[in-house]
Amino acid sequence: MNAPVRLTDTTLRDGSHAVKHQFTTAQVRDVVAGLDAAGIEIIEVTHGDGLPGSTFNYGFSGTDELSLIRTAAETAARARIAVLLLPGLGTVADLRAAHDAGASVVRIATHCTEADVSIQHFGAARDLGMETVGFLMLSHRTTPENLAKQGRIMADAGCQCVYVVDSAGALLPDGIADRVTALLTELGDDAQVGVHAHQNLSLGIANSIAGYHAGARQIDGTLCALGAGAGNSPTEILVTAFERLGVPTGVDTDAILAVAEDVARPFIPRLPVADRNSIIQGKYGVYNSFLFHAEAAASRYGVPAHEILARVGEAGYVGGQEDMIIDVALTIAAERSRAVPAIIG
Ligand SMILES: CC[C@H](O)CC(=O)C(=O)O
Ligand SMILES: [Mn+2]
Repeated sequence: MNAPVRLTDTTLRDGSHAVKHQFTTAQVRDVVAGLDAAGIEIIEVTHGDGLPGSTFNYGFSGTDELSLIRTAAETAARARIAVLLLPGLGTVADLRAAHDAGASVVRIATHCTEADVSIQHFGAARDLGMETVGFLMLSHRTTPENLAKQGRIMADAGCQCVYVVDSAGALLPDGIADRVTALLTELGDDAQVGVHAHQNLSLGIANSIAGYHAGARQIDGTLCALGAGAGNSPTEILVTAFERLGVPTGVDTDAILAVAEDVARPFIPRLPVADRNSIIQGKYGVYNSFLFHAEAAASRYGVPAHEILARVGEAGYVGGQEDMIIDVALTIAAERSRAVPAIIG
């Protein structure tokens, strides 16, 4: 008998990026009801950038996220509701408000080398009796050994599962497996290890399976891949692939296929796709939630989004540095305007 894997569906959080944070209460109710009935245990519901992401910088939510969290918690009969929190944007007060609204799992996300900023949030979450997950974002940016040291900081602070988060869809299966192995070697029985994969190089499922074989026991997905950049590992394919592997997920395959096809797909305005922009994100390791910011800057300043994204990747900007996308776009526009006379002359 293979070890079971627990799937967390983050359609209503990572997918928020792909709908520009415009989820409605009715959509949340329908998606949660479907996921819950299919057997998904953990459903994440938050603004795409975490609590309280609804801001000028990250994009305003169509519906207040605490209302969405409350709706999700009231709808789910068995599933538990998770929220995402990035320390610095979200505070302990935001965590308490989400807990009051019905969230019982928190996923605390930091850049892969900055786990120490999460310490007080893990402590507060455990004091509230919440289950805790640590998200080491842009995990490709550091070595497996360093990632493991960051995981140790999170586990010592009260984190119960440390995730390899491939925020740019930049990792190949060996890169995922090496990071999962390093984390498990460091953490032993102190915490589980999870994988959150993106589709920029069309490797979300392969990377998730590689992570499972290396020992990851929590894996993320979204319905129809709805998520930032090229989207996430599709939950319905994770369920089907793990069924083929003989790995128990506790999720009914026919039911999850129906939720993806009949509930999620009709309201998705633009299905995530591995197009030039998002493949460039995978190639240069660019944070996936930068995609729409780069596309907006591209049309505003008349420069190609893929060039902006490549420069952003070379510069190594991380989440929270969205303003630098504008800076890069302006730099490219200035270079181009200086280049024109030289070409004509
Ligand atoms: C802004 C948080 C980010 O979207 C978290 C995540 O899903 C990732 O880094 O992939
Ligand atoms: Mn993501």
